[in-house]
Amino acid sequence: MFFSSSKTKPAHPDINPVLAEFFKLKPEQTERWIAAQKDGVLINLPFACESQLEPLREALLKARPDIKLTLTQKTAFSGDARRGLRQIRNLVAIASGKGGVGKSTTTINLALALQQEGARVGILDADIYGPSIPIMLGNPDQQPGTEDNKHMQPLEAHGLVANSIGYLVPADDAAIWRGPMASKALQQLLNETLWPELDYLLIDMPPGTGDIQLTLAQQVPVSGTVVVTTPQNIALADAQKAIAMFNKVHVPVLGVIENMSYHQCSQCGYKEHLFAQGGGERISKQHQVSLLGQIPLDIHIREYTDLGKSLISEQGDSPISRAYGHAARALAKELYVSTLKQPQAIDVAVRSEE
Ligand SMILES: Nc1ncnc2c1ncn2[C@@H]1O[C@H](COP(=O)(O)OP(=O)(O)OP(=O)(O)O)[C@@H](O)[C@H]1O
Repeated sequence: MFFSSSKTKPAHPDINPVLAEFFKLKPEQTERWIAAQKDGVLINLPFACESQLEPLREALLKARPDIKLTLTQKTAFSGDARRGLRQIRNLVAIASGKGGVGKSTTTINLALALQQEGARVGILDADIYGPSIPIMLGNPDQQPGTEDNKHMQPLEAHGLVANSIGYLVPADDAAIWRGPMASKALQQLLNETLWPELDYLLIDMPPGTGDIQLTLAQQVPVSGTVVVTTPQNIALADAQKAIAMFNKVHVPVLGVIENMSYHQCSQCGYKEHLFAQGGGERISKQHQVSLLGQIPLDIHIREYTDLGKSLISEQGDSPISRAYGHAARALAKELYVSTLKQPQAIDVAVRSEE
């Protein structure tokens, strides 16, 4: 019947509510992930969360022990499908209002954590005036190769690909560039790097909310941004400015990461809130965005990044790696939810085998 007064029957009534509840999403946000197969059900998870496949399988089998389940994870494409760079499924800016709050450290560790969740990840170091990604990846003396003198091969480290102005020009040269030159350099890094197929490209933005940041936010077709802050009032005030700037240029703010949230004594376990407490939560509530994660101030984080090593692959089970893993999954989920609002861009539906 064409016009019917009865409500549409929910799809997969015994599977979808479990799936939605597991990811704390609405059933209408998850039902497209499910497809009937000849002898069971196929579910594709459209964002990086590979560590959740087994716990999810257990939850689903509790509800339907009789069913044959196939679970896969393939990251959805977000953003404006008309933009270039189609090989990059999601472009995410990592920003901060204030310098020195740990934006680059957070970028690297989020990238590594997303990779642990099954994603192919790249980093574009857009912090033209203080590029620290090369040191943090342990390859500051390398340079991207080129075959045609126009395009660059990104460098590889710890399974990530990256490009940075730090690989290309001496730090003192870039430090005196004016705004337009800095913006142009970023455009070139983005468009002239031969990025492979990536699920996520994280862009480490320069700190602040001046003209350069505004221009970058407008010129680079990012699908969303994450604002890094410490819980300290002066950092929070600047983080608010960053959120306001992204709102102004209609770049979705996916959430806030509170870095240096607390320090836990390695001897007695006492937790101290060196930079105050609860600030990240406060601005998240105020701006109605998620608090994606709270990362402690910890000597290992500093040591590993100073040495260009990957804490997350070497100490995958540590509380710090778990905190980054939690933040990375929260970011991937928020990005997915945010891009559901742009129906032209997203392609997540799995096909039934019929
Ligand atoms: N959670 C943390 N625990 C311990 N040290 C940290 C943590 N986060 C960052 N750091 C250290 O703080 C310093 C600044 O970090 P980082 O360079 O990531 O900041 P930033 O916000 O990117 O700075 P910039 O203003 O240059 O962009 C670095 O020495 C880094 O190792």
